[in-house]
Amino acid sequence: MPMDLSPIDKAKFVAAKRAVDYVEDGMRVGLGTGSTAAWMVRCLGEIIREEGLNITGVPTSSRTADLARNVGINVISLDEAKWLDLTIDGADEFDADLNLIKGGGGALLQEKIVATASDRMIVIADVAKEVAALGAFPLPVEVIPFGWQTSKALIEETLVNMDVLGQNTTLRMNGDTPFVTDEGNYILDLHLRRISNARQLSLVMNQVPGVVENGLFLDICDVVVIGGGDGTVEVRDINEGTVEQDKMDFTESDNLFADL
Ligand SMILES: O=C(CO)[C@H](O)[C@H](O)COP(=O)(O)O
Repeated sequence: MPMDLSPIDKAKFVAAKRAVDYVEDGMRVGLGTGSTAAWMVRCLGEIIREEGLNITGVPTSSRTADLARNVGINVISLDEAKWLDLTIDGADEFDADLNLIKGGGGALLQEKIVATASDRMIVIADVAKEVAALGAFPLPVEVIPFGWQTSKALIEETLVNMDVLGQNTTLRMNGDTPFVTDEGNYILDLHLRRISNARQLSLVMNQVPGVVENGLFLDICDVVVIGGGDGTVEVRDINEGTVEQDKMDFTESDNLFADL
């Protein structure tokens, strides 16, 4: 662990490092997408190298697949794995019930399928991701490119009918062109400010023609591992009802990730 990392990267690192403690020999593990998940993939590669574990990874994006292969993780598709023991992924927001907004990195569709196909989902996050109510982070909704403007108009009309705050919807861009997901779709970001009925919103969004999936992950996450920039780690298990706190010592770390 390089000592010159920013506090936010230290937070992501300690959350990731603690989460890979849940990985056991022989497991099939869903590999999330995003900067926090990238730390987890690196940590997993490290324990595979050091402890000789037999771990198979199912990545949730082409980015994660590339990184996983680079760090020596055996990568297979979800269809090859069929079912997973565990998925570890980041999140854009989580609330007290461990409901999430995901998709800030544009991989929500594969992330949701992989997490849902897992016995357990662990979210790794820095402390800033915890919210009292979901919705300050724009809700990503993946739509097919055909007729996306119609889907956008239908979403906006639906939000007005539902009396949802802040109905501003934007097409995610990548420079001058629309951002395209691994599945060839577009993403609409819904600027809602506060989501008061996530379950209803999720159901209604997925009924709009052209919508493939939305970034609300409800009743999917089992455990959240929250990292702090000072090395503190909190693990909350929603099923067990337990909260554990720990502190990781940065001085014990080395430069294992410097070559990546
Ligand atoms: O959902 C995601 C990607 O689709 C990410 O997990 C989410 O955006 C968090 O990313 P980061 O760890 O970089 O903050």
